[in-house]
Formats: sequence, structure tokens, C-alpha cells
Amino acid sequence: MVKHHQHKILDCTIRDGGLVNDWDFSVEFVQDMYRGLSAAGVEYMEIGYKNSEKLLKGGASGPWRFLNEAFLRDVITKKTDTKLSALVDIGRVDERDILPREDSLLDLIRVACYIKDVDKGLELVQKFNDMGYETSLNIMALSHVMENELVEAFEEINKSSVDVVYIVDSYGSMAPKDIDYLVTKFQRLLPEKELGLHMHNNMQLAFANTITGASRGVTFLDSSVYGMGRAAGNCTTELLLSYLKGARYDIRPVLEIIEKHMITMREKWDWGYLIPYMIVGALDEHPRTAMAQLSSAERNNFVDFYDRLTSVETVPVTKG
Ligand SMILES: C[C@H](O)CC(=O)C(=O)O
Repeated sequence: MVKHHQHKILDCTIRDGGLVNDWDFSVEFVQDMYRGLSAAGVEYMEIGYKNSEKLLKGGASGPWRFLNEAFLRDVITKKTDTKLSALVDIGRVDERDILPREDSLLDLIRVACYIKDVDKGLELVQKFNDMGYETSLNIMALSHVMENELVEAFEEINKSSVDVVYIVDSYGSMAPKDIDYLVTKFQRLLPEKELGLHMHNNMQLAFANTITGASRGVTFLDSSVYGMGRAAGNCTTELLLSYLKGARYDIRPVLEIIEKHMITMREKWDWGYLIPYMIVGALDEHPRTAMAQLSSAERNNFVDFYDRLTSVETVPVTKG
């Protein structure tokens, strides 16, 4: 078994799960989630996005997409040892919306970016660090990143103040051998940074990938309760808690959240093991086509969907 004490579980159900249901979570659910994760010993809960409504052509989304500090104080009336984090996207966050850490309930701000925007991501990181926050840089879609792009990014990251650098498998296409390879590379080239893993479950490997990273010394481990996250979802919090065990963790409060809230949610919204998500994971592609397929009348025409994605006319041109 992996020693648990160096790891920090970061549960991102509200943030990543919000991509499934347009952040249609009740306050009661989020409060139960925070209480349950705290009782379970989970170190961080990501309570949403801190993007700016002004910078996004919104649609109707719940408040967890554009977190507001006053609202947050009404929801989280008693802060526990479980720290709170929020995610921001490059170009979608208005830094003026972010209070200094001492005036905020948030502890950690995570900056999501693609490899081409690492410089912009690090500028934001610097600002948030200066405001007193813990920070992470989450490099998305790593399965599409070229070696030379990574090496260039590492040079900038090494010079930066970022605390944690995340390996993100946005397309859920990675396997444990890829995690081995990437973690070894990140550890060698970013010796002073803590590492994190955010895995999607298209190939049903998110848990295997996460514990592979944990056994290699990755400290920040993302998960979501009942795997609720975009498309095939994430490594599940309950599996991670059971596997890492130790005195600090207790799975029971998380089972309570699932029983009370998430069985009905799973009936209402699609996430998890669905064939179109498996297909895009196997093809190492963004899940948007699978999400569109599942919202259409042809949702179960798997063969046609597969043929469309693999026919020569529709195969995207790859770089290099
Ligand atoms: C940066 C986040 O981890 C974004 C995300 O969920 C992704 O899969 O990409």
C-alpha cells in the first residue's frame, strides 16, 4: 500500500462535476460535500471556478462557476481543516475579483492553461502568490504536447513561484506507463516543484494512473465523489480514500454523500462509463464530440460515431 501521509487529496466534484450539469448544485449539496469531505479527512475541496461572468458568454450557470466571496461565506459558515480551492482559466478571470488571501475563504488558486499559454499562466500564478495564495499550474491536454514544448515550458516554470505543477489528462487517454514516463520527466526537470495529477476516466484508468503517480511521489491527487466530472469523469474520491487509508481518512462520510445525493444525480445527468466517452479516450480526442453525440437522438449509435471519428475525411491533421 502507498504511504498516505505525504499525499493530499483534492476533491474537484463541484468544479469538474459542474461541467456535467452546468453547476446546478444546491447549496445543501455543496455544504454536505464540504462537511463530508472534511469528516473523511480530504485535504482540499475545489468549490468551483473563479472565472469572471463578464468575460464569458455565460448561459445559465450556478454560482459555483463564478464564485463570489460574499456568497461563499454564506455557504461555508464553518471552515474546517479542509482547505478550499478554485480554478481559473487564462483570459476568463478578472484579477480584480480576487481578494487577498487573508480576506478570502480560498486557500489555493489553480490556474489551468494549455502548454502554449504557460507564460500567461505563470503571470497569473505570480499575482496570486503575491496575494498570499497557494498556487498550482494545471497543464491541460498533456497527451497532445510535444517534447520540445514541454522542455521550453519547464524552463519558465522553474523560474516561477508556482507551488504545484499538475499533469492533466484532459482526454482520459493516458495509461500507467505514460504516468510513469511523465512523472519521471517532471521530477527530473522540475526538482523543486510539488507535482499533482488530474486524470479523466475514459479508459477506466484514472484510478490506476493516480495511484501509479502516488507511488512515484506525486503529492496532489485529484478526485471527485462518485467520479462526477466532465464526460467519463475522474478518479473517484471513495476509491482513493479506501486505497490510501491510514488514520487520516474515512470513507464513510463520502458514502453518505453518494447515498443522499448522487444516485439521483447520476440518473439525471450523464457522466462515467459511456461508450462515446470510451471511444474519444481511445482515440485521444477532446470529449466534446462525444458529449454532443450523447445529447443527440443518435446517442446510442456507437458504430456510426466511431466510423465518423475514424474515417479518413474526419481524422484531424496532427502537428509534426
Ligand atoms: C485544469 C483542470 O484540471 C482542467 C480539467 O479538468 C481538464 O481535464 O483539463
